[in-house]
Amino acid sequence: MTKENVKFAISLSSLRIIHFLINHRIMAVNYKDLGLVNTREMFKRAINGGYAIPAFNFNNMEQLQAIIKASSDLKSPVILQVSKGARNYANATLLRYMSQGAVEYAKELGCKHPEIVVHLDHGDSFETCKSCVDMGFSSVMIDGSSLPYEENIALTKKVVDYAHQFDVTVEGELGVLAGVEDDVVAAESHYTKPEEVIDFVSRTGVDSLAISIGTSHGAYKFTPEQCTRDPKTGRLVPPPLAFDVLDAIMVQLPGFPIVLHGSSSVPQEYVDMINKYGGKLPDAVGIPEEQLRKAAKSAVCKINIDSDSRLAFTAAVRKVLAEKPGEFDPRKYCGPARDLMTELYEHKIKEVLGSDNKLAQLD
Ligand SMILES: O=C(CO)COP(=O)(O)O
Ligand SMILES: O=C[C@H](O)COP(=O)(O)O
Ligand SMILES: [Zn+2]
Ligand SMILES: [Zn+2]
Repeated sequence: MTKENVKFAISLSSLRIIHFLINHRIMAVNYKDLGLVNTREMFKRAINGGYAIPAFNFNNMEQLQAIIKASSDLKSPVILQVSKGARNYANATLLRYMSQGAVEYAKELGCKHPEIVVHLDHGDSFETCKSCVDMGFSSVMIDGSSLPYEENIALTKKVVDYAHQFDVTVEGELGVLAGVEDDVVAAESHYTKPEEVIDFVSRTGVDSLAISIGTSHGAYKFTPEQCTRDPKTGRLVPPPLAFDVLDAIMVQLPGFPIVLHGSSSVPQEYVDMINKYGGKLPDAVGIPEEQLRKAAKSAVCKINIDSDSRLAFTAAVRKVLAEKPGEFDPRKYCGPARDLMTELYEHKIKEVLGSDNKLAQLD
């Protein structure tokens, strides 16, 4: 065995040991020690106050900086959302330390009592959820929505039973969103059945419920055939969300926290910018913001936004690279991307979700 091989074997076994220690909770971290909070109190306040908490996905430093800057400056509680893809892209350990750093950064920005949740988005197995709980996440989603009903209940309950031991809150999902969801391609959405929600919530013990009422993931939420066209602008106008289904769910579960996934509005200005500077996003369409405003006033207390941030980032990067083809310092195009995302997050918080100035302690 060469010296290099020995070194490699040692580092591999120390990684295995660390994973063993985390898995057996010998080295596990609790979110409270990282300065994070779970969703319980903030959801209660959001429902009573008629606003929604932003759940922004992040995969990199610039997105995280922009989210923390916008939420701290506007004194908004915020949910930092990490998908399985984000964990694979950015490394789970790095993400954990970045999230911990986010609390310190918010304080540096002058927000004395930040309320930051680190949440697993679309957890697909008990093991992924457990790993996040053990690594200091304060909230996890277990997405069993593509499973048969009873299997969804069994898996969700297993995650709840584990997470609640550490006061980590859990989001479950009933109903299937249209479009590409995780690895599942649903040709059409299956709205949440209001007659199932009481049974699901009481048997699983979830803290919040993601529902399907016509939203979907990505920048193409509706086909042109599903939309009408605005005669003045020629732009696509999507069909309204199924607020009747939301109302029926709220009758079954009064005051229970409801979550909307797939809630990017796909701002036309970003799509136009991307297309102008060499991109190709024909007929991209999202959820109109007035529908999100309406939802935020109801029991919908968490609204998930990822694609809009991706669009803002891409639009800003394309603009810089198109206008300055000689630029090769990533700070010169990631910086403007960060600024545009900060603007986007501020707009969502203040003008759409209404979560500004809603920290429990505003001093
Ligand atoms: O639901 C989401 C993350 O879980 C994000 O939805 P968008 O693709 O509409 O941003
Ligand atoms: O719901 C999906 C989120 O937008 C996360 O997307 P991702 O799985 O590509 O990270
Ligand atoms: Zn789902
Ligand atoms: Zn989602």
